[in-house]
Amino acid sequence: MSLSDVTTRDTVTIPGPATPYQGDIARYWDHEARPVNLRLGDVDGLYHHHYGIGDVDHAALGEPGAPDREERLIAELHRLESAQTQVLLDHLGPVQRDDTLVDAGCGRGGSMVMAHQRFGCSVEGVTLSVKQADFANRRAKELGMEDSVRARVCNMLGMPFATGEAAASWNNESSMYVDLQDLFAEHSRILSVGGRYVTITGCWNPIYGQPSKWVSQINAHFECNIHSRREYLRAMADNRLVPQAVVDLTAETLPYWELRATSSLTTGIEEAFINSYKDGSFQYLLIAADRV
Ligand SMILES: C[S@@+](CC[C@H](N)C(=O)[O-])C[C@H]1O[C@@H](n2cnc3c(N)ncnc32)[C@H](O)[C@@H]1O
Ligand SMILES: CC(C)=CCC/C(C)=C/COP(=O)(O)OP(=O)(O)O
Ligand SMILES: [Mg+2]
Repeated sequence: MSLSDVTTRDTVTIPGPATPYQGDIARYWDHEARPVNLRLGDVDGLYHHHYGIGDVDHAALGEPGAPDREERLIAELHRLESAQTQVLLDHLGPVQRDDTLVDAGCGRGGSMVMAHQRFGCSVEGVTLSVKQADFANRRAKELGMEDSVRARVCNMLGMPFATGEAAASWNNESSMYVDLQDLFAEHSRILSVGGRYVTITGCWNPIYGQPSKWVSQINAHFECNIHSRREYLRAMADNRLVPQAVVDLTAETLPYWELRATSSLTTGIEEAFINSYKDGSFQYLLIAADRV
């Protein structure tokens, strides 16, 4: 039995998908089992559904034809994905042990585990997928973190948190599934005044004019709707979220994609990411904002 087949008793489902589209997305993630995600997660038990940043450690990859080359390459891709999470967590600001953090669109929970390991605080996640929430809760239990790390099946546009309850919240590659005005209104509601919101996301670049064919290909591949950079900044401004840092991570994510394209775990979407990052139509962005 694989971890993804395990149903824990603790997973709470708050019914149900608000729209037919959300039902599609719930089904998509309930059925997702790509080796590029599971084999990377198996390296150390942190399961991510986001991409990597940072320079490739070529020494760690060993010799090109060596028998353990693929294993090393998988470990290196995973290291870059975890490095991405650490950069997101770096931007949360000071976090106290009695704070509550919220991971909106938490996937299999890798970022939640890393946040708890780093800050010792409670981390609450929401995802549309029962399978993902079960998986995340199972991992939290295995790690003895079940009192502090919890995933629930819930729409991030109506989260089960009181007004002002969260010291910080984030979207790690999950904001392209929702309307940004609705999303930031909800983060603004759950965050305390002075709280911090962070997103890492792919967005289309207004300088290009419109979404390029590569961006459209990424949308079709994942059934998502990538927003423009301008839309992020506008929707934040409209919802009391004031950017403190806007970091273009495009150059830092390209090595991950170029390495991934040489692996046995390609999914066919590598060319679209590489070409759109290179032609300037698409950007990998971190935005950290204060709730004012
Ligand atoms: C690409 S995965 C990112 C997972 C996670 N943030 C990570 O970094 O590993 C996108 C996630 O967004 C979630 N999602 C999409 N729309 C959502 C919604 N309306 N409410 C809650 N979760 C949603 C999906 O269920 C999935 O877990
Ligand atoms: C930056 C953008 C536009 C992201 C879209 C959201 C998404 C699907 C992220 C990665 O998930 P994954 O880890 O399941 O994807 P893959 O299987 O390609 O690794
Ligand atoms: Mg992945």
